[in-house]
Amino acid sequence: LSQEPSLYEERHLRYINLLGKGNFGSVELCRYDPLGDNTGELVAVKKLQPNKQSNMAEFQREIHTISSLHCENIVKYLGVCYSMGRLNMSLVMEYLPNGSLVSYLEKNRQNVNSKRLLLFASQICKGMEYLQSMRYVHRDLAARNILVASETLVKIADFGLTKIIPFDKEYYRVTHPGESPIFWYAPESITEFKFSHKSDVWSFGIVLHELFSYCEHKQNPKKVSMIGNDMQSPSIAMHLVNILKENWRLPAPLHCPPRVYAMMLNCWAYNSEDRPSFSSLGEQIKTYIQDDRE
Ligand SMILES: C[C@H](Nc1nc(-c2c[nH]c3ncc(Cl)cc23)ncc1F)C(=O)NCC(F)(F)F
Repeated sequence: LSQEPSLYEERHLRYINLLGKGNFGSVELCRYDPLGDNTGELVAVKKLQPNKQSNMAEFQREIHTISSLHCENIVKYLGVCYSMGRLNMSLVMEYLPNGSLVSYLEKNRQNVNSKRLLLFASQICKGMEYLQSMRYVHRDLAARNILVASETLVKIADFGLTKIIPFDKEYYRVTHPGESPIFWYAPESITEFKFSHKSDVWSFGIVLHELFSYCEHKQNPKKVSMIGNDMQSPSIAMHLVNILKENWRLPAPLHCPPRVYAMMLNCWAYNSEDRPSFSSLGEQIKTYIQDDRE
């Protein structure tokens, strides 16, 4: 197979439709069609919102991040496309037609059993283990940011908030409140804006809950109640941290195997150092897949 060009010419990128809005850019489905005969490949193109120069530096960091990642459980970087001279640039990635885990689980709920949910969970673990080995914290791990490549393969996507942990520290501290809904945030990320591999593990626990509730909002009392009022308001954030301190946690999803719920609770240990690592979670899930009776 020919090596993909890492430089895409704008004139050959044919817009098809908008796929969705990310942290500070939107992702469009395009066909890269240099021959002009519709035989070109479909690609997902992330564009920076125009005139948000401040984000240009962030966007270039995102491009640098994703272009350095080579893992089957991470969405593939294909290249960049410059427009308006070099003023604007877009990130070109592989296009996965099945879309995000949220839409896939809602649509295919009937024929996805717990064995397959565990397979997806183990692949997300693999991707996160790889990310950790590169000293990256994702900071926005959620089912909405997982893509479905096939019925037996999922990939982590959207590295807009990903940061590198400094070599002399165990965490990354941001200077402002987080951008993504606090529902996925570990307590220390809400109260101290601290992000680490262990806060990614907390978010992984939430993703496990999303998987085993097939991303149904009805099953996530906290998520539903937060949709109404302003999700990022400090009072909501402090309320959430307080009930977490009093050991409230999300209830087990319907029909969720008890040992999977136990794993979620381990990821939601209030103190970050009490949470498991992605490698131990991966091992645990692997044994569950082997002896899964379903
Ligand atoms: C902002 C963009 N939103 C969306 N993307 C896609 C999508 C389908 N197929 C895709 N193939 C490659 C990419 Cl990069 C995205 C899509 N579908 C619906 C969306 F709302 C996004 O990146 N979301 C994160 C994640 F990719 F994990 F879904």
